[in-house]
Amino acid sequence: MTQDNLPAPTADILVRLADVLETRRPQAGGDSQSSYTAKLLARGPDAFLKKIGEEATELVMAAKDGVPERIVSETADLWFHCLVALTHYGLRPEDVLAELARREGLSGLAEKAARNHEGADSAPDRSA
Ligand SMILES: N=c1c2ncn([C@@H]3O[C@H](COP(=O)(O)OP(=O)(O)OP(=O)(O)O)[C@@H](O)[C@H]3O)c2ncn1[C@@H]1O[C@H](COP(=O)(O)O)[C@@H](O)[C@H]1O
Repeated sequence: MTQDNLPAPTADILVRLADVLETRRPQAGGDSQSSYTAKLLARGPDAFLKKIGEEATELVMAAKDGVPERIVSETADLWFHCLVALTHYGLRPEDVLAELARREGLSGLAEKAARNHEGADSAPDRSA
């Protein structure tokens, strides 16, 4: 429960938000006059990819300052703009959640070691 005694939001919010963002696509008739998302999508990848870079930088600065409310706010901005990018490319938050689920329980260190081992197996023999 949250402070207001409401149920804590879950990943469902990502799915609902993505449904809204799909309606903002130019092909869906998104209106740049009334919707920030529609304006961003109409401007194309350079616009929303630039925003992702900016929001990531702002998150880094917030984290460096260590202010929890700003870290949460900047992370929300970053997630939102990533969802805009996913929408443009015809992808869904469910795709990302499935990838995270696929990785669940797989140690990042073990995965990296396996990756490096595969690379060593296929690398040309330079010992001669
Ligand atoms: N979650 C968000 C959300 N998070 C951030 N933003 C907007 O992202 C923008 C970028 O943030 P910045 O801090 O960089 O602000 P800025 O300097 O004014 O931005 P720029 O002019 O540089 O682009 C701001 O205008 C925020 O309002 C969002 N805009 C919309 N949503 C969600 O998307 C839904 C659809 O929004 P519209 O498409 O605008 O109707 C909304 O109902 C919300 O649920």
